[in-house]
Amino acid sequence: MIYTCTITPSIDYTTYLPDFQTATLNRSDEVFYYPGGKGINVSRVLKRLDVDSVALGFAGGFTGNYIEQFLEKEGIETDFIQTKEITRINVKIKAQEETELNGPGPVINTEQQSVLMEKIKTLQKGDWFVLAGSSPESIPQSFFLEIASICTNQDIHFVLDTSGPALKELVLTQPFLIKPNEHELGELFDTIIANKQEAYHYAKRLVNQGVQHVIVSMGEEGALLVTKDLGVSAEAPKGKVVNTVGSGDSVISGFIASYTKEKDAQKAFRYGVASGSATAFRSDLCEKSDVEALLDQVQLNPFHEQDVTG
Ligand SMILES: Nc1ncnc2c1ncn2[C@@H]1O[C@H](COP(=O)(O)OP(=O)(O)O)[C@@H](O)[C@H]1O
Ligand SMILES: O=P(O)(O)OC[C@H]1O[C@](O)(COP(=O)(O)O)[C@@H](O)[C@@H]1O
Repeated sequence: MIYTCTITPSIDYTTYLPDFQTATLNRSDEVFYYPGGKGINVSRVLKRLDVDSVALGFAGGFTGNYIEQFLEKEGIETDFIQTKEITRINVKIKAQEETELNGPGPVINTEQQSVLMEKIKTLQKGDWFVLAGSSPESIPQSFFLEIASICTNQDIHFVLDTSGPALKELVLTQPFLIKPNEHELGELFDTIIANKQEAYHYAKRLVNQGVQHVIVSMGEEGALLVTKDLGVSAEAPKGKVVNTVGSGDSVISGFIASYTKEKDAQKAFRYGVASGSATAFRSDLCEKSDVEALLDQVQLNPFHEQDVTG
């Protein structure tokens, strides 16, 4: 089974208007209330790609209930631990540019942490555990390191899409897949990544530290896949961008959906990039038919060490 874990879910209050100005009243044309948070998006896209998963994490209040009910209606199994705090609402403004305002995560006490840990201890060999999204300061680093060690000892595919200090230590635990965007990859090495050559260089360093598959997503420029044996660059398909929120999460879903069937990292990477772009071209997350329609447009090219300048 595939388990996604969103420590800090959200409702993504997504609003469209032609022109957004600060320090004045704006009125929007249309609003949507999508359940969000990175693991939740991964589960939602997996479902659209005909793959079942269980969404774990923490949720509370009327927003938490909304998210649970929304996912259940979509046929996604949820197993959230209740928080006293209301799950955050993240604001996504789609105007001449995309502006985002993400709220802070909840305080998760040690009892709630233990409940999650007990659930993780029931995972079986061959399962997938996708830890995605930001984590609040109330959870110590040792908690995530324990999760990583459970995954290693039980042969569970550990997928990481988190940011900040948690990621820095977790990349040393030999995860199966990590998917930073170029900014998150730069943060890991206290640098700024300007192009694919530099992204390749730092992704390779992660592989040398033991990460099994690194996908660096780079928005409209596409993405890079780096493993011990592979360096592949993907060009993103061209299309009309509607809402890029969830594109990165969709790359992970596409990769997992394909990899679990074909065990081929390069094919899975192509499917992941097509899924990311298919989501960018929609208001909500992509559908399977969108992904398959884009698949042939994802050009893959080998990317070698000699291309590295940085
Ligand atoms: N403007 C765009 N045009 C086409 N594809 C896009 C665009 N923005 C994102 N994508 C697709 O979504 C993937 C993930 O996007 P990215 O912005 O890098 O992730 P994140 O949401 O994690 O920051 C990219 O690799 C690409 O395939
Ligand atoms: O946990 P964070 O880092 O605040 O991110 C949460 C936000 O990221 C999202 O999961 C989207 O992520 P991506 O655009 O990176 O795929 C939103 O649904 C959510 O509002």
